[in-house]
Amino acid sequence: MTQNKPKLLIIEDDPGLQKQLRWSFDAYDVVVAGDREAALAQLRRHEPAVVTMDLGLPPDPDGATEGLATLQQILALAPDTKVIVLTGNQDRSHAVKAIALGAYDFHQKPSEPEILSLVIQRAFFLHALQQENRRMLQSQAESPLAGIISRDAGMQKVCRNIEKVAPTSASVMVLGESGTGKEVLARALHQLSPRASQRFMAINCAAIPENLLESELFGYEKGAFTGAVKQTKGKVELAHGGTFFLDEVGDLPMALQAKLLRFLQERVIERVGGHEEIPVDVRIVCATHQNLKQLATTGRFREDLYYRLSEIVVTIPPLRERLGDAVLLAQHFKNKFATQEGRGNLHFSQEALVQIETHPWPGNVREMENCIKRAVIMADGSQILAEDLGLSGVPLEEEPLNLRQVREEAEYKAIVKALARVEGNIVKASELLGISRPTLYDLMERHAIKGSSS
Ligand SMILES: Nc1ncnc2c1ncn2[C@@H]1O[C@H](COP(=O)(O)OP(=O)(O)OP(=O)(O)O)[C@@H](O)[C@H]1O
Repeated sequence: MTQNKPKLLIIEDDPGLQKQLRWSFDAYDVVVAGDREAALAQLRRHEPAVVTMDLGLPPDPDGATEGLATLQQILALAPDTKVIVLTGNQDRSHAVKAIALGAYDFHQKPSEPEILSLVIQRAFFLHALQQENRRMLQSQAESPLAGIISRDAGMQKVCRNIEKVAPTSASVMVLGESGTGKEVLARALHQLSPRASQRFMAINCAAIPENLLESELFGYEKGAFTGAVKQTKGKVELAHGGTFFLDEVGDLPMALQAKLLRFLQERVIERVGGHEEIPVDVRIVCATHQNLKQLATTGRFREDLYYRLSEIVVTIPPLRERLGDAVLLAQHFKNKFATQEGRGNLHFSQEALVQIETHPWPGNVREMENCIKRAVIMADGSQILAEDLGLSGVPLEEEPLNLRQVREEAEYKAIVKALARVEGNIVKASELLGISRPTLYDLMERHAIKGSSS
């Protein structure tokens, strides 16, 4: 039975070694090739996730020209393939060249099967992780929570809660720092609700002057005030049948809080300057970055309104607390803006990725979106460098941490930095960190650090 085993391609021209390697790695569905042509044929046919390759291939068994050319063709055909290069003791420079060309790792001959086996195992693991990432990015585009890119467990939970409350008529309060995606989430909620075919209307209470807010919300009759030349519906009325989103609801002036409360209790509005009560059916979703409960206790926000608005409360975590989201979102925005700007082949340098991972993103996803847009425009050639991000000099936010957290964070950062410094070369990174390769692989797995640049 080989169908369910992962495919491993071994490129080795020595039939004896071929046999030995095949025998050592019977946990995999091994296919073999002795030269470039056969290797490329096997690659096309079997699409292996991992390849081990002797660099000394015919017609250049003592050099690396043929091996390096084969490596380039493999990566051109299947860029995600993890190629582990096998080299002789004296051929370190060839190995370095291979890594620079995109090989995943190298292993010195004569090979030590236990170590090589571990390297292969990790390569399969990383490949699977990358594929999963890609699948997730693709499925996001089709998902009803379409605008929301995240792999963080906290955010996934938020999305599940939104899916649960969407079909109901409960009022939803979305909490979160500025730029975390509160409006995106409100729109997703609307899309998932039975009201999806009707309008989603939004108003930002902090952005509209107090004297205009009432007529924006509830509309006005002709002649209600100077300039009211014709009867105009407000956003609440326009949202009839749909969803009304009140952003920065904490900034709603007291007088309007009373009017909003009345609307929520009686479900009728009165336009400014009008006397008619107009029934309106809307679902209310609101958002704030403020602590409304606290504002309520100090009398700056009506407590009764607070309870009306917050039948369900959903809290979006800030970007710095989401595991793995910074890089995922950066890749998403990079792809989006690179396509828009006609710069198809852009990728981040390792140092840029480190900065993205470690920056505290006080402006959350909005800051990230702007930063990547700028970087796509500023980047020369096919790489986005750390300096293109314009983030340097921003201090990491100080947070109270316990000792374990401090250690974990320091460990994570040290590994990411070491990998960046040696361009993802596992051997050099482990030397730099003073740990063995297996330990480094274990730590990378634990911290979900990917082993190659993207
Ligand atoms: N998870 C996400 N995936 C993709 N894009 C996102 C995500 N979250 C936010 N965005 C994008 O980030 C930007 C800011 O999001 P949004 O306006 O929803 O934030 P907000 O919390 O409502 O901000 P504010 O409090 O300042 O109004 C938008 O352009 C949005 O499309």
